[in-house]
Amino acid sequence: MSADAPAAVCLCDAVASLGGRPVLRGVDLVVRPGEVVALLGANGSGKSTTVRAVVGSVPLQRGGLELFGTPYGRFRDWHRIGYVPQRTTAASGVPASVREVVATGRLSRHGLLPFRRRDREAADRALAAVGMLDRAGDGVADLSGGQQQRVLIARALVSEPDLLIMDEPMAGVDLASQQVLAETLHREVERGAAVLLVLHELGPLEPLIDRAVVLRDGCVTHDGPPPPATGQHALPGHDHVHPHAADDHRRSTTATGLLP
Ligand SMILES: Nc1ncnc2c1ncn2[C@@H]1O[C@H](COP(=O)(O)OP(=O)(O)OP(=O)(O)O)[C@@H](O)[C@H]1O
Repeated sequence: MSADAPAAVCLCDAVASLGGRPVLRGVDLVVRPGEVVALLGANGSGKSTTVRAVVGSVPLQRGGLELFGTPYGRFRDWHRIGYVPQRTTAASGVPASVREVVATGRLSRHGLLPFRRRDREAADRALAAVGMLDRAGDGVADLSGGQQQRVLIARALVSEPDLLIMDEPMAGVDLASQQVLAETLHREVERGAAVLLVLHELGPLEPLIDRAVVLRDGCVTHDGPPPPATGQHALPGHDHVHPHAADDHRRSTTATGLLP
């Protein structure tokens, strides 16, 4: 990627409200090609809302968003972005195999056209990358939480994205899956992908992080080197509690861009 390639994400002075309440109050966030940026902050500081604004599922009231140098309204290359939303499970009411769930990550490449052999091959490559190829034919509902998270990550990887966005990928994930996730991210970074991570704490991903952006009450309070490993919990106002599955009711806002 050339040094003057446009930023993967350029969110500028973003203002957004949810439920009539201001949640983002002028957020600036830049993620450059090949960069790994961690978005940190206390519960409710606006981290998830920020990434949801980046993928177009929370509308901005003010400010600008460019993706790979293209204004959001004209951006069509959604296959360049892989998104793992917060605390979803890969299982839904519909019985689906692991491979089918991963293959839906190819929809942004070819719309509703039938899947071809190369889609299946791409799905299998992504499953192999997260150590789940041997479960490809199994129902997602039969997997553990950590394994389901790996499947969602495979779905995000299947279109070989230039930007990977993950919202608290380590939350509620067993140690083995955390290890697989850290290795997968490492490979993606080596491949040259930009990565935006919402994290509760840097943990095992710390060596990968180039820059940390800390939010507080919808505003950026730090944009620079990651805080020391133990510092995250010491951030002012940090009161993080996990899991927070009760938040799921919040996920019904307008979705226009990259649908989870
Ligand atoms: N759909 C919604 N309707 C109303 N308020 C919402 C909605 N989604 C989020 N909020 C509120 O917006 C604020 C920011 O939420 P957000 O999920 O972005 O924070 P966060 O930093 O990701 O927190 P957490 O670490 O708990 O996930 C919170 O006060 C939250 O309650």
